[in-house]
Amino acid sequence: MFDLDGTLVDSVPDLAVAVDEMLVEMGFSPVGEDKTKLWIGNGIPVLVRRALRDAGCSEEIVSFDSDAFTKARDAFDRAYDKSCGSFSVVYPGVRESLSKLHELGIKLAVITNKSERFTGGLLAHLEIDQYFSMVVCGDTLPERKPDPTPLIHVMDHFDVEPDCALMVGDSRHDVAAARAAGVACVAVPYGYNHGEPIMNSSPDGLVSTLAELVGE
Ligand SMILES: O=C(O)COP(=O)(O)O
Ligand SMILES: [Mg+2]
Repeated sequence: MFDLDGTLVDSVPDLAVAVDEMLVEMGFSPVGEDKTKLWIGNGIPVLVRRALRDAGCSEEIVSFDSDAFTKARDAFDRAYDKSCGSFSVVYPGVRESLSKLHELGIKLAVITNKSERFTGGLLAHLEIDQYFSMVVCGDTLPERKPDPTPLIHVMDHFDVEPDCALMVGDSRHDVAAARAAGVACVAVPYGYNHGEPIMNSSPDGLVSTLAELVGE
């Protein structure tokens, strides 16, 4: 079970473009990639909320059902519809490892907190969609990572026990979801973990690239 943003795909350039367009449309200054990177990991609504909070918006405004939040979310979605895939690239080792695991007949799934609206198109655009038998997004189920439900959903679907499954991710939410699902988690150090080293979350293993995961 692979996380997407920060594990398979370096998606921050396109997310930052959309965050900045949203901020400008809402009358705020753009913030760029470095700040956006710190806010990725809990799905798009939370990303938009963190950007608005950083711009000085009150808790009333950043509430998910406020009119201002709805407007900001709509601005983000329109901007990300255009930017998603423009500058995003797969990390080194991703294609080789997915292809090798696929050839070995191992069932592969994506478990991301990114919304469904953007995920399928991005996987197809980067030509890695063919490797995955299942994709669970941040809005596919009522719960998302760090809740274990998406992992349990995938394991139930494939009739796989937790000790025969593996989660591969870049953030503490991947480690927490895996732990709660009783699944081992291997982490990559190059992604977006809110600016913290992923080793702080004590994953079960660490690989510098996904090539290392398949022994390359
Ligand atoms: O959309 C996000 O915030 C993060 O997505 P991820 O779960 O693929 O890292
Ligand atoms: Mg991630």
